[in-house]
Amino acid sequence: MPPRTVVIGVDSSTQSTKAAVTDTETGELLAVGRAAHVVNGEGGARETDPEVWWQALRDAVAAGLKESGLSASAVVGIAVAGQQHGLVTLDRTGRPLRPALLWNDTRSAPQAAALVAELGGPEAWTARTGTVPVASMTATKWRWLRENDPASAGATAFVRLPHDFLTERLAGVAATDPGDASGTCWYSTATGAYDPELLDRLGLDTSMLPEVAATGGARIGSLTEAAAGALGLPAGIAVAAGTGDNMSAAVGLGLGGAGLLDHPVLSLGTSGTVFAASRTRPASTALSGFAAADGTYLPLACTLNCTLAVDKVATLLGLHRDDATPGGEAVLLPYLDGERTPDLPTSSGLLTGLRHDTTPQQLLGAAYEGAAFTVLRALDELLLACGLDPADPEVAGRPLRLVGGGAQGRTWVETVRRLSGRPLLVPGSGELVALGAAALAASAAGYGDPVAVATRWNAKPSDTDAELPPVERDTETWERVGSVLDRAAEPLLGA
Ligand SMILES: Nc1ncnc2c1ncn2[C@@H]1O[C@H](COP(=O)(O)OP(=O)(O)O)[C@@H](O)[C@H]1O
Ligand SMILES: O=C(CO)[C@@H](O)[C@H](O)COP(=O)(O)O
Repeated sequence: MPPRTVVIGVDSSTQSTKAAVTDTETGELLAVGRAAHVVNGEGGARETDPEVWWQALRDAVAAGLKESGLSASAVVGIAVAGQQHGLVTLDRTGRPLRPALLWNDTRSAPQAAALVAELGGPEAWTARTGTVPVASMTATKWRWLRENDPASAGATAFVRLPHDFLTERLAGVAATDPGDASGTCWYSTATGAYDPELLDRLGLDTSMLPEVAATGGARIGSLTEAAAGALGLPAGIAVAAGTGDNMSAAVGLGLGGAGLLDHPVLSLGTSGTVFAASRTRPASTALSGFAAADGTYLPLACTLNCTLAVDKVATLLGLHRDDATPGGEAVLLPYLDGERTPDLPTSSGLLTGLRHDTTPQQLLGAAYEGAAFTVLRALDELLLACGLDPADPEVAGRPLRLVGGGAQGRTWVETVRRLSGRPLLVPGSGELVALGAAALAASAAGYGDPVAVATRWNAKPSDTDAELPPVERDTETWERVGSVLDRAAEPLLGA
């Protein structure tokens, strides 16, 4: 039998890095190494030193390889999928000039509003880039930096996204992919290239930006001697362009390209995201019209407050995260970080409907309901914007794929099931982003199209995949939470 070969798929997300050591033939996750990140910032600020990500990548790869028991010589490729949108600014030598501004840093909300107005409104941005700038988008962060930290902006030789920064450390090549590039708001999903007029408006130049590879699975180079030494891997193995974390989860699920389309996905992590792979370019101001890793489309909506916000409420109440019961009359909108969907960047959390008999367990349940409602309503808006009626029984009956750390949690699964009334598919592998990155790495190492690779890997259902039939939708809670959000948005939440 030929010796086993593996690829390493890296998920560098907000809270941690995971490195999945994956069998190239079967897709089996042989081991997952992990290392935590530090996120700093008060008020609307959220920053991480990019060197923390690099160190975490090294630690996670070392831990994964050790746990797998394999020799480093078995590794034939590596790819990074990263949290989207973050602004990394580098000097001429490739050293970060300051901590990166993260996707959930809301300080650039005024710059987002100004950019929308300058181009003549949201529709102009949708037509041009696919996406209307909100505080998460990289373009707004770059403008914020120029206005608020001109010394760093002035010293910036190169601008990168989190995954580009790490890929460059691996291969010594400045490269990105259509998926992550589409979250900058200076890349056009209509032309598949950077938009020169927008770059001009922002005071950027293509020489400051990475080349956009055709797909996230393209081999953009080889692991350099320096990176090989730092990671304990063989020099010369394939390095893929990589992509954004949501795009990578889509690849890991086998969505897009020649694979399944229009299957909605809900990711429960620091962010709550909903997305569906599509061959048609979405043109709606109600969603982010991102590209997929292969340049097709990944319409997506994202909330800022999901698992981290609910865990915070559990901590405040002194409860375990699964001690929750349904919220009863209590409504809790856990917008602790401000919110992006709906666009309420200066909002904070809101609690209403308290009674003498309200229990701590109900308050925690209300936090789950508030977070789940927000992302599920975004799913309905996303479906509508894609021309699908969420109330149509055929559309409502399509299983919702549940991924991200929260999908491993009983209360998350029950809350989403009850509020959506949809059948759920919870893949046994909790690490879809890392698995997608592994498929990109395998593609770069010569194993073919990444979606086809992931589809082949997923062909054998795992014992741990869960298919949950629909339960009756809890419309009473749905309407109660929706009515509080609609009435409170303007006076209380800063809309
Ligand atoms: N068993 C579990 N039950 C509920 N939540 C979980 C469980 N395991 C992890 N999580 C949640 O998953 C989150 C991390 O998910 P992940 O998708 O890795 O996040 P990110 O990509 O944002 O770093 C944590 O905030 C944690 O609350
Ligand atoms: O901003 C978005 C999507 O547009 C987020 O989904 C980030 O990509 C961060 O993801 P997680 O750390 O929550 O996985």
